[in-house]
Amino acid sequence: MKIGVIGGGAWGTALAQVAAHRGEPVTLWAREPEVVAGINAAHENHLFLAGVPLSRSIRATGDHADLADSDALLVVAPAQHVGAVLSQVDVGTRPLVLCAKGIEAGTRRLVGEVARAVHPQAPVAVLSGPTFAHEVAAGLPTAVTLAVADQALGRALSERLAAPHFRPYASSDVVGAEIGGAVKNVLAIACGVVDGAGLGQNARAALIARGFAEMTRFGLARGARAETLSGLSGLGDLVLTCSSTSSRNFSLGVGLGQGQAAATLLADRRTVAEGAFTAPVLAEAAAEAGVDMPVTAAVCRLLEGAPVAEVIGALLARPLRNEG
Ligand SMILES: NC(=O)c1ccc[n+]([C@@H]2O[C@H](COP(=O)([O-])OP(=O)(O)OC[C@H]3O[C@@H](n4cnc5c(N)ncnc54)[C@H](O)[C@@H]3O)[C@@H](O)[C@H]2O)c1
Ligand SMILES: O=P(O)(O)OC[C@H](O)CO
Repeated sequence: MKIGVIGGGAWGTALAQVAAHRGEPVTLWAREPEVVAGINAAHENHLFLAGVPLSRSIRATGDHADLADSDALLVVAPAQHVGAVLSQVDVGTRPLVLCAKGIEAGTRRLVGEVARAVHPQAPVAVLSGPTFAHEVAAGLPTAVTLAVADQALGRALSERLAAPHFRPYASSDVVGAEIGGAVKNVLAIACGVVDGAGLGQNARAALIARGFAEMTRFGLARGARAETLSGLSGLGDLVLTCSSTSSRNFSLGVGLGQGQAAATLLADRRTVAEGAFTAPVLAEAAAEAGVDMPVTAAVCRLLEGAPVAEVIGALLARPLRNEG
């Protein structure tokens, strides 16, 4: 199975490296000409994954037509751009493995819904889990959820993408895998705020647990399975991104917690902090589904510029309630 990768950011590049680990040819489409040139000439993505020597069997291109001989396509553009990027690729009936984490602003669609609308003939899989790109690219052990309705396709994709350090776990819960990845980015911003505002380890642990309750409520309302939400793509990724400044979302939260404005923190950044885009649309989707998501609502207020002390105070002052 020849793999094509759509998106030459840190994660697309790390996944191309995984797919090429036995020297198999991999085609990587990147938007930035300098990324294409750097990978082909120096076998390095200087812009998004600097310092990682890439396999010589990865060929980068800026031409979508070069993806024509790939049997499966990994989609690794940021969630807000997946629709536009996919509409430029002739996909046909080839499987799309969605690796972006987010919900589309305006339409409130999960990335899988976006992909199915653009390419209704293509089977849709989701690859998600606790995966810092630089660790995967460095060959450190990593496990992910690979969710797809068709079990035979799931097996084929898992076998093709598995590597000694990269272990996919099969699932048929595509929606569950998507929701975990999208929601954890918003909760990671909240955990970063706790860190930036110096609120302590107890508060961070409480936020992870109550955030997970929030993710579970929303996921179940949207048809996700509880076992997926408590697995790698849900709780696993939540724990990772709520614990480390390696997370762009957590780091954004740290800045907000220190009192910096979201606009300043997001201005001119080349890398993507998906939670900033997902938070408002997740709050809308939660309201639509009648699901209470107080942490998500608090993140939205902080992104809009509300003072940290006021937002934290309001979160803690809500009426007491049962845990379950
Ligand atoms: N980096 C990680 O560790 C990691 C791990 C798992 C999942 N993801 C997810 O993968 C997705 C891609 O993130 P990344 O980390 O590879 O990106 P990145 O932050 O490294 O790079 C930004 C990417 O956005 C693209 N981009 C910017 N503007 C665009 C536009 N207008 N249209 C299309 N593309 C545009 C750039 O070409 C580049 O590929 C995100 O949804 C992210 O949540 C990232
Ligand atoms: O850097 P972040 O916050 O986008 O997180 C990267 C991955 O999603 C971690 O699994």
